Amino acid sequence: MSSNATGSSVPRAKSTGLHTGDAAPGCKKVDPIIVADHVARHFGGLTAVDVEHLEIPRGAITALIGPNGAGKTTLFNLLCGFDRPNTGSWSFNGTSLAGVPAYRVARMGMVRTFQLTKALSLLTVLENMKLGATKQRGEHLWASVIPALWRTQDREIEARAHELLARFKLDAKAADYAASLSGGQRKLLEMARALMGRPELVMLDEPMAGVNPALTQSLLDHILELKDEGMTVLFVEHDMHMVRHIADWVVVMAEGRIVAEGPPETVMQDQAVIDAYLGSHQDVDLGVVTGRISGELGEAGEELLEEIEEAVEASIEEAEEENK
Ligand SMILES: Nc1ncnc2c1ncn2[C@@H]1O[C@H](COP(=O)(O)OP(=O)(O)OP(=O)(O)O)[C@@H](O)[C@H]1O
Repeated sequence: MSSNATGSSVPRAKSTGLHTGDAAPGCKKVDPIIVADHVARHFGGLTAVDVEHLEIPRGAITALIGPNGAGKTTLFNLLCGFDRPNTGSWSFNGTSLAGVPAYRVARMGMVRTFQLTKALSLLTVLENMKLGATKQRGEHLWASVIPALWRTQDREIEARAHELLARFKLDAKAADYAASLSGGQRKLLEMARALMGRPELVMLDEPMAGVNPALTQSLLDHILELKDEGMTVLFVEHDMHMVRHIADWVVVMAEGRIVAEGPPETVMQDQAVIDAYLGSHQDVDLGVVTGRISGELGEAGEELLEEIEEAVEASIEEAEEENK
């Protein structure tokens, strides 16, 4: 069962058995919803993303982590059609997404959240929700000329918006400007808006950023609920606490590449490991350090290994103190 250290109201089992073979970068998944091959994105001379092979498991919560500038956001944008790679192929549910624009990707069931921009803050909460509606029948010519169909559709969209706002406890705010929401409420609105089109895969961009501790639990629960409902979740996050507690699978990026993959308890053997890795040792292959990948450790690797051992010892001592 998942740890209840976060005070989670309903403890859930982590999804396991997601991969086949060793949990190594690019490993195969039993039932992948996204498959990417040789996806590279260059900005001038800089290679922001260079992913040889990546599969995202269906029906699970996957965290994409890595130091600043690792290429997480760029990969996110490439996968959902907001940016185009220089090379590579990638698919969703077995359908190639090369050249498919973001709005069509969203209609296919793969939706990402957006931070509320200034312009969207000037709309009401309900208007923001309506903007999240996809697959609108009114967009088809035959439907757009029949007002009755428009009206039915509008009513359906509004009903769905109210249902979601109630679920995210934002119903009392429906008529307020989005600008008046707190940081945490904005995150809830971003998630609620993404659900308007009943997606199969929800991509969350730093869902915990700017959220005050009072709303943290509620946000975590909402994300776990998405999985309960059969959705796949992929999120980029710097908050390791969140990654540890809700992710079933963790993908670590550094310098555009996937450098580690696996369940959180093996990839993030210790908070200190990740802190050290994401800190001053970006040039060291974590896989080599942890012994999962054979290779030369090098001086920086030796240093990191020492730091890890010290940190692990310190955390054991800390745990012993706590348990006294
Ligand atoms: N539009 C762009 N033009 C030029 N360089 C870019 C562009 N977008 C991203 N980059 C560069 O690509 C690299 C990867 O950036 P990206 O934002 O994807 O990293 P990230 O892992 O999401 O970082 P963070 O955690 O800080 O958000 C960085 O060096 C960044 O400066």
